[in-house]
Amino acid sequence: MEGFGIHIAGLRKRYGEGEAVVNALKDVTMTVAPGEVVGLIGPSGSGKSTLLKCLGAVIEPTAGRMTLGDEVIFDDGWKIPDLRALRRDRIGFIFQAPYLIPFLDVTDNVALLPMLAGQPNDVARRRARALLDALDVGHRAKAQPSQLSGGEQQRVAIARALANQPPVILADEPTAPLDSERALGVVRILNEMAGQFRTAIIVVTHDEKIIPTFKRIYQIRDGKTFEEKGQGAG
Ligand SMILES: Nc1ncnc2c1ncn2[C@@H]1O[C@H](COP(=O)(O)OP(=O)(O)OP(=O)(O)O)[C@@H](O)[C@H]1O
Repeated sequence: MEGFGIHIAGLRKRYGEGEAVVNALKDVTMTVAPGEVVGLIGPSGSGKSTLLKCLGAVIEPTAGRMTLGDEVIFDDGWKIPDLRALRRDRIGFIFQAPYLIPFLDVTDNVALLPMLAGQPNDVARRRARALLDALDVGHRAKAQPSQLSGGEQQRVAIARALANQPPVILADEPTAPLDSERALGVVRILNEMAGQFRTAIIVVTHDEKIIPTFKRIYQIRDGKTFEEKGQGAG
């Protein structure tokens, strides 16, 4: 499966034991190409968060296989030793709320992870400014997060997710608090960024405003994935 951004095959996740057992993921198979944005939808309790947590190396799957790029990261057990480095360097997370650090300015919110990963501060800040420019919030680079609108804060959160140029971004309900125009703006940015940085992006969403924008959608029902063609052009 070389060349794919993300490939998941036969993934299973069981929580608990005995009578308390929950088979949250029963058979998940999914592929996202570099540069592609796919939607992941499904009813409450169907396993969406569990899948993102497995892929984000936050919890350990019970069985199956996950590949990032041409590297197998999980095959009935983790295949890479440093999961913290995997999360920090290779996976960007975007959440429903921006979760910016209130006492750092916008630039340092974006530059922090690369700095922690060892990038010189001036290089990390220069790159952060370039990303903020690309996301149309460069003019707010020196502001504190509390001085930004909700849509601006979410764009800063997207810049932060892209700062280490991860091959994978996992977005959990990134547009839920936004109005229609801003929600569609976030999706447009994710598509542009995916194309520009060859990032594979999975967007978990219930948001009816953005579901029609996806070209490909995975439905998850009762722990199993079903691929659907979306209505979207981009
Ligand atoms: N830590 C846990 N221990 C036991 N069961 C869990 C745990 N986390 C989730 N589950 C169960 O696993 C199943 C899938 O949950 P998950 O949170 O992945 O669903 P979801 O699709 O993200 O739901 P929602 O849309 O409501 O957030 C549910 O039945 C849930 O109760």
